[in-house]
Amino acid sequence: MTEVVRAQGLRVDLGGATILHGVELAVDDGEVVGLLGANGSGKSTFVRALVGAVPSQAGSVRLFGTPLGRDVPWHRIGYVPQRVSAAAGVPATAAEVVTSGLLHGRRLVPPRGARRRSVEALAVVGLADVADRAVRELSGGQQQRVLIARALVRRPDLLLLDEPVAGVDLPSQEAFARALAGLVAAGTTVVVVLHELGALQPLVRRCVVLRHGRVIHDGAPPRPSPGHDDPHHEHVHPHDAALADEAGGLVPAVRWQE
Ligand SMILES: Nc1ncnc2c1ncn2[C@@H]1O[C@H](COP(=O)(O)OP(=O)(O)OP(=O)(O)O)[C@@H](O)[C@H]1O
Repeated sequence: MTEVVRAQGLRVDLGGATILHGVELAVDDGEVVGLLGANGSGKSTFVRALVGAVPSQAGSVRLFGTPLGRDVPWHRIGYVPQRVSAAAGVPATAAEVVTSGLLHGRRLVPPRGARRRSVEALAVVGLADVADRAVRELSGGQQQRVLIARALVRRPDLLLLDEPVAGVDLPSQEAFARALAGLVAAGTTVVVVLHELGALQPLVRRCVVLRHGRVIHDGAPPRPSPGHDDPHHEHVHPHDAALADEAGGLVPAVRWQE
């Protein structure tokens, strides 16, 4: 087994506070790991630290065996940040934003067939028909799907996804789950921050749970409470810290089997 992600003793301080306290994670080639935890437990900070988007104060990260830095094969990695606008004031079309996913430090010009690949990636997330629309005209959920397509178009060997389907409607979540299943079957390694397993449940075999910046569980996925895996179940939970604590740091109503 090749280790694709390796975080050792990772400590991250932000705004004068320690957010991650020596987090450890090793992910082997082809694994699908769900990263769970209550709001503010440090999931996004961890994923951002994995791609070097926030600096660490101690510990180390290796991706594909290479310490974070220029030598990491970034073209093999797709990263979907937590819900951000895909537009960011740029007057680009959806297809152009997706095509930017084919560029990286050593490739500043789109490869041959980039347009076709971009439209195919948009089709995977159900957006082929808006390929030539300006992203700023798209809804927030559609913009999120454009960012997913931008990560998929690389045909990455490692996908790091931060709540990729938050705010995305159920049919699109299911389409995304199918696309992800295809990538996983082809050997892609996935680390995905999730609020709940939802449509990705069949794919996620291992879950890492963070609580106050520490790993408190690494193993079998939490078992959803009855009715929770029903696709028509309304996923509405109180985001009360006390309740989250009661649920062992998970969002309320989701627990794992001890
Ligand atoms: N740039 C920053 N400066 C200061 N504090 C920050 C910064 N970014 C995050 N934090 C703090 O770090 C903690 C963890 O935030 P993070 O976004 O990693 O949590 P999360 O588990 O992803 O939460 P959520 O589920 O709400 O997205 C929070 O207390 C947050 O306020």
